[in-house]
Amino acid sequence: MGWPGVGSLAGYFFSRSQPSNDNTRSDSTSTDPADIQSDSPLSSSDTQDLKETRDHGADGITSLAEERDLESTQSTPKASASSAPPPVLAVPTLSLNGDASNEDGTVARTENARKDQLDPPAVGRVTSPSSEASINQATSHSTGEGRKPPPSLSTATSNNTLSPMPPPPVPRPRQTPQPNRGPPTLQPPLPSVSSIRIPPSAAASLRAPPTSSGLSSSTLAPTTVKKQASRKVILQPGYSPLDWAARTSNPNNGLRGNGRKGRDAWTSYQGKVYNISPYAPYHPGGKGELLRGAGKDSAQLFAEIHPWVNWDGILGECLVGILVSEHDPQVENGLDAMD
Ligand code: HEM
Repeated sequence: MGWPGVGSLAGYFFSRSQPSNDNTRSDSTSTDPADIQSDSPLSSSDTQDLKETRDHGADGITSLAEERDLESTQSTPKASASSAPPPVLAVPTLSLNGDASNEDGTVARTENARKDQLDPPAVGRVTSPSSEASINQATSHSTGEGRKPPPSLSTATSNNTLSPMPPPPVPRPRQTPQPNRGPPTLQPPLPSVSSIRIPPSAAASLRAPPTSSGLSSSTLAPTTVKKQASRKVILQPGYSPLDWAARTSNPNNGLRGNGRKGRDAWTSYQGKVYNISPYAPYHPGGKGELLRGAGKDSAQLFAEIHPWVNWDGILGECLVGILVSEHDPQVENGLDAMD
């Protein structure tokens, strides 16, 4: 393509860069590249592209132009005579009102608001809710109240009430410190001298209540119960509880004795008869204490001294028989026959 084609291409881009000028075809006659570089608002890169289009054919020029149009729409918007919207002269002033109406309506309401600002508002006037709200919004900046007469007071409070987001409350001035007033509530009150005590420990519940004198050296021991001295005896070597346990574990221990009329001492406990003679040297309370129950029932003595002791666990191997009444004639005859 020759110079006329390059000139028409330059005119096309020049017309795109100047949307207000509708007479684009008049510039298409300019074929001087110098005029294009000096008069057109195209950048140097654009002119470089124009130079490159001279070396290509018609199809190449068209494709480059389309690519440049695409780049221009993606990077920097350029105004065009065909798609440019009409210029907006008025700037919307009610952008914070939240009204989604068009710009013309906003401008109209703004003008109405200005008229209402000039004229005193009439009470009971019929207006639409949206226009009323916009008027109140518009007039609140100057007069403070929309429908009420112009107030004589300060308009700061009315502006605060009509704003969509109320400002934070005004900090109250601090009161003068009162002489008898205590410290702030977050700080615990200072304890008095009488309330300063040692914090209670975990063993506080086990202690006896303090006496009035408060001179007791040990509060763990109860003061009303007398502590009895241990009546345990020193056992002979080889007669410890473990030795007794070892002896009872032997099946042929012979702990039941040799017969009713032997030297062994028997006692009864819960309806059963036990031979207590083998256990006498092992009894922690001594032989004498154990033989206090010989020939009779030992349940009461046993329960008074050590009810926690497992009788059957210790004397199970010393069981002689079941206790029966001596007054039963059949039993008496049977026992005599055994003798
Ligand atoms: C029947 C009359 C009995 C009397 C009067 C008697 C008396 C006593 C006495 C005074 C003590 C010493 C308590 C102390 O001061 O710690 C004692 C301890 C003991 N007795 Fe007897 N006892 C009798 C029967 C028995 C029997 C039949 C057994 C076994 C079944 C037995 C097993 C024990 C044991 C294991 C202890 C040691 C308790 C301990 O370590 O806390 N006692 N006995």
